[in-house]
Amino acid sequence: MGNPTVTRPPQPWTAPTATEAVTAAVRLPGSKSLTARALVLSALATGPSTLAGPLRARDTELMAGALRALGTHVSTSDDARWLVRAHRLVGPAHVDVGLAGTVLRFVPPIAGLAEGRITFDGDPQARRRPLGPLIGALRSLGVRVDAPPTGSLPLTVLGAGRVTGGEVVLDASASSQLVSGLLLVGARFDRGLVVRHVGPPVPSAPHLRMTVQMLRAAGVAVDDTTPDVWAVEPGPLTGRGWEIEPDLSGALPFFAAALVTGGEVTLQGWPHHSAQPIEQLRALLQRMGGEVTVTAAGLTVRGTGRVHGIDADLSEVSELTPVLTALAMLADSPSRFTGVAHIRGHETDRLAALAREFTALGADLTEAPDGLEIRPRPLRGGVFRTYHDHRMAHAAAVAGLAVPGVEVDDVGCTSKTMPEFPALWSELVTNKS
Ligand SMILES: O=C(O)C1=C[C@@H](OP(=O)(O)O)[C@@H](O)[C@H](O)C1
Ligand SMILES: C=C(OP(=O)(O)O)C(=O)O
Repeated sequence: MGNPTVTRPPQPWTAPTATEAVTAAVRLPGSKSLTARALVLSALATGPSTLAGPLRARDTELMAGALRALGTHVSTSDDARWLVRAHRLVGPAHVDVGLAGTVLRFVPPIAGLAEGRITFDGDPQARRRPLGPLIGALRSLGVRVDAPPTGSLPLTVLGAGRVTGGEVVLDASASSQLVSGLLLVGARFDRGLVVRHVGPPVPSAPHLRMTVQMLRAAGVAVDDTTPDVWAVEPGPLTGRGWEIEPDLSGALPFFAAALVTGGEVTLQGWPHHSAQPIEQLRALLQRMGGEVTVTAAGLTVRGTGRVHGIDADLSEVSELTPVLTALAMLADSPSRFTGVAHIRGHETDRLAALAREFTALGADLTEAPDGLEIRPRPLRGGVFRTYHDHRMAHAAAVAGLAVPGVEVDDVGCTSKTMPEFPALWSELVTNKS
């Protein structure tokens, strides 16, 4: 079993404070979720595929590396266009998942289709991310998986080169990725796949819709008409050209800057129809005092400088919680966020981490089992620990717009999904973009 990834040295960073309204048109990297899915679907397809505008970041490089390790030809030398040529899936191989939930949940089902022994491990924190229901599902499909009794990394899949398929029942309340990972490969199983979720609600519904939409775009028949049941017909996947949209979750801190400073931020290259949860984001930002418009120039968020507190169930958009918490901290009334118990199993226990680090900056917030309650009051500067979580760094950056002296212990963790974050953020705040 390989050792967990060696950690890089921490990169301390003082979040810049805004002295005037932030007004900018930004071009941001591609979506992590779209890039990960496009890579996986391309590796499972019959013909070659291309990804236009892919995200180059740690999570997607790890996904490309994982698929390469299994025999897929993935060329990432051109930033604008990646090429994928599927190949027979083979082991032995080792997959480093880093801290990427997508690699952790999407690649083990693919390993079941490979011939040979495939080992998986990642960062120390990845060993704490929920995986047990996926291991159970794969075993019930006849895939041989060796894993600790905790149902987590490190993992070995002894791939037989084919999976019969059929129906699996699992509790995916800990992560929608447990379902997405199975659905993405299901068409390559001899009899296809039916996934049935039993348990508390599956979070992040828009990510499940994204999975279904992209499967259909690859020529796969998926029936998702029954709640909590997804049926994938067996059949070939078509190689194709994937257009990767800018990452909406990664854009949130930039939009938040418009709200906090009373400015205007346009995300360039926003598509007319998106697979990402734009309507949920629009509603949240509007309720918090912003105005969201989509024009030919892109997706624009305008703020007044006043942020309003809200009561919101964030289960559909849970990865937005850290930055929304920072916004709520700077609001003119209290906020309550619910429906996100599962983010305790994200890169870190986000509810505990947000409560601890914002309290250290003088905030008044309470951690609930499934969310946070935030009562705004003036904050002070201080050290803000990220726990290797990119979205903790984004949250600190947003708070730092209004609070001088927010010292992020390691902004390098933003390389998970946006290595250029510190540079783009400094440009934004100094109005040089
Ligand atoms: O499938 C995906 O690309 C994702 C699904 C969501 O996971 P959870 O359902 O675990 O929240 C989301 O939070 C994550 O950032 C990306
Ligand atoms: C939860 C997240 O990531 P992952 O894909 O690693 O689950 C996230 O990006 O907020």
